[in-house]
Amino acid sequence: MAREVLCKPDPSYIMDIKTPRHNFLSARYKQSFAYKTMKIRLPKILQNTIGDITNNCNNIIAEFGEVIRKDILTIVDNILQLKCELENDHIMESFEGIDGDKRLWNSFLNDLDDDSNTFFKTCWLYSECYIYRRLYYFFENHKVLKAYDYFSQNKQNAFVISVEPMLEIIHGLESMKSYISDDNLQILLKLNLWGNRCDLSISSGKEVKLNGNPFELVKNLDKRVIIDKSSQVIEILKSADRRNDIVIEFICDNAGYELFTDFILADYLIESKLADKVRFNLKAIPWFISDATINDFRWSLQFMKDHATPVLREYGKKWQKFIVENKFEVANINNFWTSPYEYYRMSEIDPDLYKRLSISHLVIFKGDLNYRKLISDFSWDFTESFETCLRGFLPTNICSLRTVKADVICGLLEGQADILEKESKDWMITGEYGTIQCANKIR
Ligand SMILES: O=P(O)(O)OC[C@H]1O[C@](O)(CO)[C@@H](O)[C@@H]1O
Repeated sequence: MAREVLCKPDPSYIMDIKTPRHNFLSARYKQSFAYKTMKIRLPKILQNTIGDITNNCNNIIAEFGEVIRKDILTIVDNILQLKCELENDHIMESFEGIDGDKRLWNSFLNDLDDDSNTFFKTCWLYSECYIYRRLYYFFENHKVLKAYDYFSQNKQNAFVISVEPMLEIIHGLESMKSYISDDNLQILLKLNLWGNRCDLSISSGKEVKLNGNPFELVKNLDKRVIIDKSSQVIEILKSADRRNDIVIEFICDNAGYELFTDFILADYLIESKLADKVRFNLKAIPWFISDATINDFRWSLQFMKDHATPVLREYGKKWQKFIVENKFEVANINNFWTSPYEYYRMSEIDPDLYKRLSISHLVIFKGDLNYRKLISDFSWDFTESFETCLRGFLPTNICSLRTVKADVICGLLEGQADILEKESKDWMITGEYGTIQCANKIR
């Protein structure tokens, strides 16, 4: 039986102000996007997840058997309970057990002091990540449902509805390959950047469809790339030491159209011999609704390979062959990507991962959440340099391609934020502006 949810009014530590400069983003600031996320967006996402599971209940039972009906009800009840904890700003409970990443999470949670251990008091990054980790907690110990991805329907749908722009991209790519040029590379970097617009957590799971020709879109949106270091990224790509294998790591974000644009950029890097191998880093668990897991990666290639359109089939086959030939590689699953830690702490928390990244030539961080983890959920001065905000995180050359969906940014020019503010009051949260930033590792 689902529990009744009773919401209390906001507690006294919630202040009706914007996030002050040089502070962590947090839902304790009522005029912040963090507050809106914790107060409205996340409860809605949890409610929608319950809806999806309930609607899909008969299919789940058909797949796993009648015996799990009561387990599904328990899970729904648990999600409602989590929603209630969030709405009443409880302490973020630790996880029972030490298997998998629970020890890592528990040690993180235990380190939070009394002033930062609830959903609203803590740094937004931590509480938002925690919600998705807790959600998976309800499934992970179940013998069959642990393999059930409650967001997969949304993700697969996102891929299916994007076939048309995908075909336009393949068509464009074909003509590009006959001449490899910086201009083409720049277009594909931007195509990849705008792919990040299609994320389902910003829309609370509602379908996000790309309209129009993707290459036209890149042209039309060029003035919306408010930080454009693409030339620097191209220089980095061309500067690789060709005596060794050139490995480029993608820290992927969303499945669907965005993942397809990752494949496209990766394909171009391989074909133009700017990389010998592209390694894809995916999420270990269902994450921020549309983030790609290994299953999504495999499903996408298979979907393409089985598609009725010959050119899509051909590319599906080609990229599966790239995997066999070691040109594309799926990185071993790593829980660090679904931990709450900012990346400046990677060398301490997961030194092996840090070491692995450091021997690649370039790491491309996709999307908004990766950006938040790169520079922390912190209200930097807008003009602070990207390098400073990385707080020492620089295992190798790094690049971030991100549409701006959270009120955290650095690297703008003096006065630029004021102009943007005049252009659109919500410029930091709509995903309508993009940034391409990078940092060079001087070896
Ligand atoms: O898929 P992306 O680009 O990481 O975006 C997800 C992010 O967008 C938001 O929906 C807004 O910041 C966050 O909740 C989340 O960090």
